[in-house]
Amino acid sequence: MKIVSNGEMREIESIAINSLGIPSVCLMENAGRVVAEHASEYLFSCKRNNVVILCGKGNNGGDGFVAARYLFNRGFDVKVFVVSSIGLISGDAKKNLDIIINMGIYVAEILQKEQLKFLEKSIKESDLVIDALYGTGLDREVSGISRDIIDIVNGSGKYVISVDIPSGINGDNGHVEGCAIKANATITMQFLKKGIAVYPGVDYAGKVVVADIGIPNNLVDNIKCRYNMISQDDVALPKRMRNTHKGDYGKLLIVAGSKDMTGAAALCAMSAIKTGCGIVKLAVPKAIQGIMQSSLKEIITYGLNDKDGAFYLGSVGEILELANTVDAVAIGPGLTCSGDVKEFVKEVILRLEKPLVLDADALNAISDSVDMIIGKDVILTPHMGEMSRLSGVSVDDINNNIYETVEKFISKYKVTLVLKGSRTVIGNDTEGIYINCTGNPGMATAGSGDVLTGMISSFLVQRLKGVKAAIYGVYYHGKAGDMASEKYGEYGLTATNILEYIPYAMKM
Ligand SMILES: NC(=O)C1=CN([C@@H]2O[C@H](COP(=O)(O)OP(=O)(O)OC[C@H]3O[C@@H](n4cnc5c(N)ncnc54)[C@H](O)[C@@H]3O)[C@@H](O)[C@H]2O)[C@@H](O)CC1
Ligand SMILES: [K+]
Repeated sequence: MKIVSNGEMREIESIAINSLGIPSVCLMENAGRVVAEHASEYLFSCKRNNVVILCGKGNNGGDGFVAARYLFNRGFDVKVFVVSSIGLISGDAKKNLDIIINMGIYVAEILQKEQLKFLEKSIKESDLVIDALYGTGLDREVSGISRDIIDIVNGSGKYVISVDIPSGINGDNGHVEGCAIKANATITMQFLKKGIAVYPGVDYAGKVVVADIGIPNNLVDNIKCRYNMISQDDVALPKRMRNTHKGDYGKLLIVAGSKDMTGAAALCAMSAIKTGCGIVKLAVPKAIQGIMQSSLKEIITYGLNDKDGAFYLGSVGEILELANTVDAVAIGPGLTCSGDVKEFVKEVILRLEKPLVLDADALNAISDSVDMIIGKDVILTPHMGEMSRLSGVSVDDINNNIYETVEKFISKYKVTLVLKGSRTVIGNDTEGIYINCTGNPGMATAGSGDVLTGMISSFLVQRLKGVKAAIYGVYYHGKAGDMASEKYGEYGLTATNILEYIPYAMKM
């Protein structure tokens, strides 16, 4: 599903209006009506009646005026507060404002602090607040009286529906511009907006409904839109042919583990095999091969020369030889950062010509020399801390500028990046950016990343490349986690539980 920026939405709207001839006032009508439908549904469900609609001076406010008309016609008690001088409202919004004034619907301007008391009282007596202050036209920090109003709404405990995007959230990047409405639900028009696909915007939007307002969806093809939300259609699994054998489903080499971290290697290898690849070869330090072999029935294990239970430069030759027998190599889970591991990882990456997946300690190993991955066929799977080390950007800044951080990184290093988080962002320079919304907080647990690496690597050897392998892996990892959480709950969920549910997630 495509995700659009403010500018892209304006472009699409302009094509709809100017090239197709859809009157802009019709789009506003559809937007306002769909908001009223959701509002009515909520009010009917709790047998309530009183609605406060907060409208700004732009078209977002215009949608609010239309919603007011429909709700009034359905018998609800509607109060509209315009946070602007009414004389400043123009165009379609003005037409709709005039209509509701003519109909006798309550409309009041809120321009001064003294008027806030009455607004606060009205919100207190209301059952629902509709937020139509700012939409995609927000172009600066929220200040003055709007700030007070947003504070009143957020402190009221009332059910809030935001029109298009919670007012105060930047539609392009999800930033809170000074302050923002905390909505229970957001009815967003025609396409999901970038600002509510990632945090912090996600937190403010509540439940998001993408509403059809009559713009043909294929207009998005006319613009160079690179952002997508992963949907089930993006990760369709091909049916397996009857006459096949394990060699048809790829061979993977996983380089993982050290004497204190055998579990990471085991989880990664088992995830890869459960995700469908034909053969998984697991290279571990010799010191731990015995334990690994006894517990991993479906995996071929190799014990390589080691130093103190970890890989070292002396293990590189064997890895390169093993790599000749596979389609791709995953390096990282449980390697540790001790001894010569860093040098070992760098040497392997430099000399390997296979598609690579780098995770965990392999990412830490290259964080002082990221340039070495330029030109390589690599998927990197950092969490926020690892991304911070790779990019030199603080975790806070990454969280506040997810898109920018990802775009800068992939444009500089020309790799596929999987930036893990509650909304994992995946992308590379040529195939665009994908955001995942499967998964749950229970998956923030040790070993969850090792499972993901196994899954992505497994798809990589099953003839999916770069971004495709990554989105399949991330989506089904989240789905398996969601199914596991239904059984175990979020608190007790472990990486082993995610592993257990991989087959069921993929079967669905
Ligand atoms: N894109 C579409 O196809 C459609 C859009 N519609 C609505 O139109 C909205 C966009 O309308 P507009 O472009 O008029 O923009 P908005 O209604 O979001 O707001 C623009 C107005 O707010 C002012 N403003 C911006 N930031 C401010 C701030 N921080 N403090 C005070 N004032 C501020 C601007 O100067 C401008 O006057 C969408 O979000 C959506 O709700 C719908 O009417 C239907 C169709
Ligand atoms: K809004």
